[in-house]
Amino acid sequence: MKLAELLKGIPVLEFHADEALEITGVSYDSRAAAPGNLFVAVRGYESDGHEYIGAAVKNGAACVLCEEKPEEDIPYILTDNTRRGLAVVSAVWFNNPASRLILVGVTGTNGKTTTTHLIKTLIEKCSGAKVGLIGTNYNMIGDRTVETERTTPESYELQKLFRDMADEGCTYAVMEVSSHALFLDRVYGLTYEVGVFTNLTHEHLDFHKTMDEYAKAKSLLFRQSNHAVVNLDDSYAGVMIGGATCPVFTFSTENDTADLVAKRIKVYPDKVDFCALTMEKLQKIELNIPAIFSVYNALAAVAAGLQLGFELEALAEAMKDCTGVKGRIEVVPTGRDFTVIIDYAHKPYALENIISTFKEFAPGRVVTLFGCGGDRDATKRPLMGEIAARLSDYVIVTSDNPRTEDPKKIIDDILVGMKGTKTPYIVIENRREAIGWALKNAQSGDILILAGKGHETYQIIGKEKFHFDEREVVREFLSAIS
Ligand SMILES: CC(=O)N[C@H]1[C@@H](OP(=O)(O)OP(=O)(O)OC[C@H]2O[C@@H](n3ccc(=O)[nH]c3=O)[C@H](O)[C@@H]2O)O[C@H](CO)[C@@H](O)[C@@H]1O[C@H](C)C(=O)N[C@@H](C)C(=O)N[C@H](CCC(=O)O)C(=O)O
Ligand SMILES: Nc1ncnc2c1ncn2[C@@H]1O[C@H](COP(=O)(O)OP(=O)(O)OP(=O)(O)O)[C@@H](O)[C@H]1O
Ligand SMILES: N[C@H](CCC[C@H](N)C(=O)O)C(=O)O
Ligand SMILES: [Mg+2]
Repeated sequence: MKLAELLKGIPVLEFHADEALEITGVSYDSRAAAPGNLFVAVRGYESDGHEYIGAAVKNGAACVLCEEKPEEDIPYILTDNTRRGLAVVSAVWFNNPASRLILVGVTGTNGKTTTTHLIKTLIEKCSGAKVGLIGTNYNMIGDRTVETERTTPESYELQKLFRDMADEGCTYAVMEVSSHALFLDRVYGLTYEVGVFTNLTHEHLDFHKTMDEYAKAKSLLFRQSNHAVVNLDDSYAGVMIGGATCPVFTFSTENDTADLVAKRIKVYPDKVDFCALTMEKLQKIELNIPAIFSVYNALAAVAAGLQLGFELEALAEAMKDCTGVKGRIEVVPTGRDFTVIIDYAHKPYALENIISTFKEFAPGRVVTLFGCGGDRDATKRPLMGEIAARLSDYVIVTSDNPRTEDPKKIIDDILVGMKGTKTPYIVIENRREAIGWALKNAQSGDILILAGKGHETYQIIGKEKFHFDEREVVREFLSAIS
C-alpha cells in the first residue's frame, strides 16, 4: 500500500517522506518490525517507542510515524498522537474490516466476559448470523477459538482480528472493552452499534488512580456508540449516561423508571429466573447460571439484544440455550460430598458476590481460597481480605499470580483487612499446596471456592509463566486422597 493512502485520516504535522513509498506492513514494536514496514513509535509506561526507532530501522522499517523528529536518517511523519495514529493506520491497512461488522462493546468492572458470551449466543439464536467474540478467555470467530493474551487487544491486533472475522463471514462482533483499552485508544475510531455498561467497582486503581478517573475512562465507550445500555442500579450509571452522546436504554432490578426491569427474581442453586418488563411487554427469562449477579448479566444481554432489534420473546427463548463460561462459577466434579467451585473473582465486589451467593445455598461451610495478583492494584488486597473473612466460614489465604512482587508481601497486605477477625483462617503461600490442604480438610456439605484464577491455566511467578490448571490440581489431589 502507498504511504499516502495508509496515512489518510491521520493529522499530519510534518511529512518527510515520499508519498508514493510502498509500505509492506505496520508495526508498533521494533522487535516485530519487518523490511518495508511503517513503524509507529508509541510513548508507553515502561518505555518510549521513539527510543526503538533505531532498532526498527535495523530490522528494515522504511518509515516512521512519530510524535517527535527521529534522530535516525529515515523518512518520517509527525503526528500529535501515535496511539490514535496506530488505530487509524491499522484500520486502513486491514481495509476497514469493522465497516463489515455490527459491533457490540461491553464495559464495566464485572460481568464483561459472561455478558459478551450471552450476547453472542442471543445474536446467533435470534438471527442465525455468524458472530465474533473478543475477550479475556479467548477470541472466537464463529465457533473457532483463537488464543488471546489480553482482554481487549492493541488496535493493530484488533483490526487484524476484525479482518479475519469479516473474511470468515461474521456479521457481528461482540467484545469486552476494558478501561485500559478505552484510555489507551485501542478502540479509537470504532463505532459500536450498542455499548453496554455492567457496573463499576474497585479495580485497576494502580492505573486509573481514582474511581472518578476509572469511571471517566469507561464512559468513553458511550461517545462512540449508537445506542447505550446502562445498569441503572449502579452508582456510576449517571457518569455513563452523562457522558453518552447517543440514546440510553437502562435496565434495573429495583427502579421502575428503567426501560427494562426485572421483577419476581428467583435465584436457585443452578439457575435464575425473572420477569422482564419493558414499556410494551412482560416476558419470563430463564438463565442456567446461578447467582443474583447473573440476573444483571442477563438483563444487560437482553437489553443489548433489544437495541439490536430482536424481539423480547425470541431473546427469552435464546437465553435458555446460554451456558456458563469457563472459570465463572465453574463446578469441578469431585465425586465427594463437598463441592469445589472455580471462579474468576479477583476483585473485591466479585469476591463478595460469589461468597454471598454460595453462603445462601451451602449445606455446610463456605471455604474461600484466594490470593491477589502482583503488579496490580494493591489497595484491593485488604478489602478482599476483609470480605473473605466477613462472609466465609473458613479462609485460606494463598497466592494468585505474584508476578514480580514478593508473595509474602501480597499476603501481608491481604491480612491487614483480616485483622481481628473471628473467622478461622490459614496462610499457605504455595497455591498448589493450599488447594491440597483445602481438599484434605474438606468436610461434608462444604463449598470450597477457589477464587481469582478462573479460566487461567498458568501461574505467573516473577516473569515466568508456569502451567497451573486448578482443575488438574483438584483431580490430582483427590485421586491421592482415598
Ligand atoms: C498498562 C497497559 O495496558 N500497557 C500496555 C501498553 O504498554 P505501554 O504503552 O506502557 O508500552 P511500553 O511497554 O512502555 O512500550 C512502549 C512502546 O515501545 C514499544 N517497544 C518496546 C520495547 C522494544 O524493545 N521495542 C518497542 O518497540 C512497545 O511495543 C510500545 O509500542 O501497550 C503495550 C502494547 O500494546 C501493552 O503490551 C501493555 O499491556 C501490558 C502488558 C498489560 O499488562 N496490560 C494490562 C494491564 C491490560 O491491558 N489489561 C486490560 C484489562 C484487563 C481486564 O480488566 O480484564 C486488558 O484489556 O487486557
Ligand atoms: N454482573 C456481575 N456483577 C458482579 N460480579 C459479577 C458479575 N458477573 C460476574 N461476576 C463475578 O465476577 C467474576 C468475573 O466475571 P467476568 O469474567 O464475567 O467479568 P469481567 O468483567 O470480564 O472480568 P475481567 O475484567 O476480570 O475479565 C465472576 O467470576 C463472578 O464472580
Ligand atoms: N485482566 C486482569 C486479570 C487478573 C487475574 C488475576 N488472576 C490476577 O492475576 O490478578 C489483569 O491482568 O489485571
Ligand atoms: Mg473479562
